[in-house]
Amino acid sequence: MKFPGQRKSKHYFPVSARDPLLQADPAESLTTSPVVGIDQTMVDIEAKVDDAFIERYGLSRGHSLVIEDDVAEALYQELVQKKLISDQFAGGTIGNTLHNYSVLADDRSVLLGVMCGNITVGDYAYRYLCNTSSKVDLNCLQGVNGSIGRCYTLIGDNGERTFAISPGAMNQLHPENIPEAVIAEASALVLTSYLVRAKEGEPMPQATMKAIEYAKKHQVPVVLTLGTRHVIAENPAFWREFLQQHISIVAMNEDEACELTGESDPLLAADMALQWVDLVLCTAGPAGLYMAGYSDEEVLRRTNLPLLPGAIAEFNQYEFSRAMRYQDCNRPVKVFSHIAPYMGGPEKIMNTNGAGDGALAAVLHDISANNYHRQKVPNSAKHSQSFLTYSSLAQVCKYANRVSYQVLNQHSPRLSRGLPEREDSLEEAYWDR
Ligand SMILES: Nc1ncnc2c1ncn2[C@@H]1O[C@H](COP(=O)(O)OP(=O)(O)OP(=O)(O)O)[C@@H](O)[C@H]1O
Ligand SMILES: O=c1[nH]cnc2c1ncn2[C@@H]1O[C@H](CO)[C@@H](O)[C@H]1O
Repeated sequence: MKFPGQRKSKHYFPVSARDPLLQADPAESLTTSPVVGIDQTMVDIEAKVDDAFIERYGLSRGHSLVIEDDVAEALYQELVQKKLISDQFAGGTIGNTLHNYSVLADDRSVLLGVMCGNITVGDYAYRYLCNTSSKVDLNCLQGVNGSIGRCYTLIGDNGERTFAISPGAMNQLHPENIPEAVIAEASALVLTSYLVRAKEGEPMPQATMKAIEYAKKHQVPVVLTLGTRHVIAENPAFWREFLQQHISIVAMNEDEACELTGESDPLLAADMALQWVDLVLCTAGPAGLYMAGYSDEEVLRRTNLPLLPGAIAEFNQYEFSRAMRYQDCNRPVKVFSHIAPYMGGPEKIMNTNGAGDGALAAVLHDISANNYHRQKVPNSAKHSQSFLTYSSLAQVCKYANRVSYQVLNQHSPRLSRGLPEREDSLEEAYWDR
């Protein structure tokens, strides 16, 4: 486990200390709780198209729509004929998140989903596997007779992306292939709202509910990322109820947040979501990102950064506090933090695909680092209370934002490597330029 955030300066465990009591035994470190996720396994086939193309295939801008096989075939043929395909990557919102988590943490995650039983060198399933970090454990995937999904990632002139999903057998994950023992030892179970989008009779939604049942049984926090705003807009009341019943951490962008809560201000939307969940990550494109959570009154820490104005006055006053689950607080107090894009954002953004997935991977890294530290040094003052995150909300924001920047700066939604090693202190990199 590589620790998140500032790696050399200040308190980060256990980078500088040579205390043998703090040194992890390499064999023992295998026991780190993995992050487990379920996804519709798919490859992204990226192409630049105009509005007419989107209309011709009955798609809607910014949406992720599932298309029939004949439409998918015609669309693919047009892309090939006109030589519009620019890239092909392993994709899937949870696949991306787990890959990025494993790259950042240099640690194991477990992907649940389907994989073709018969793979040929060069086919989509082969590419998917080749483009997934070796730290993502694929041993629990369920073999299927069909193909994995294809996600036509259509980039418009303004960089906005529209997804057309040709599902193949991606929704054929059966509840009996959800391994309880793997979920029981997880530091988090990560899901997407796309998982409930399946045809009548497809088992993916039941498999998802099975995984949630196991996570709840073993007190594993369930994390939900909201997909696109259209998925939420179809039934916001269902999603509010779903959060309330099953979810501890929600990740969304400001559009999804608005569909969920009716609030266009991401801070107010995040505040509202706290009535259903313990922790909120709300990304807001060029406006950066917000986090909202709870901490116990007894362990609140005041920020020493400027207090920020907003719909909730001085909302960041306790942003140096570490997040806790609501149920673990004696006297829960809401804490909020915001950060503007790292370095103002990259000079040129080809597309923002995966920037939110990257931010979530950073949050998961911080949470699993906390679990790891708790296992290794249970009597540390860091665990005087049941904290959810290793770092303060302010620090988690900083880290998430930094990872989004890295994704925006490259072409693929999956990180090709971790954050630069020479960036000894995130703080220096942040403010000294
Ligand atoms: N135009 C931009 N300028 C600067 N930073 C940006 C821009 N767009 C995104 N970012 C950075 O990336 C983060 C996540 O972006 P965004 O809110 O677009 O994610 P998203 O819509 O969830 O993406 P995806 O669903 O593709 O993963 C933001 O919090 C911000 O740090
Ligand atoms: O229906 C879906 N299920 C799972 N992942 C999806 C779906 N539609 C789009 N993406 C994935 O979202 C990522 C960016 O966040 C893309 O890489 C794409 O593969």
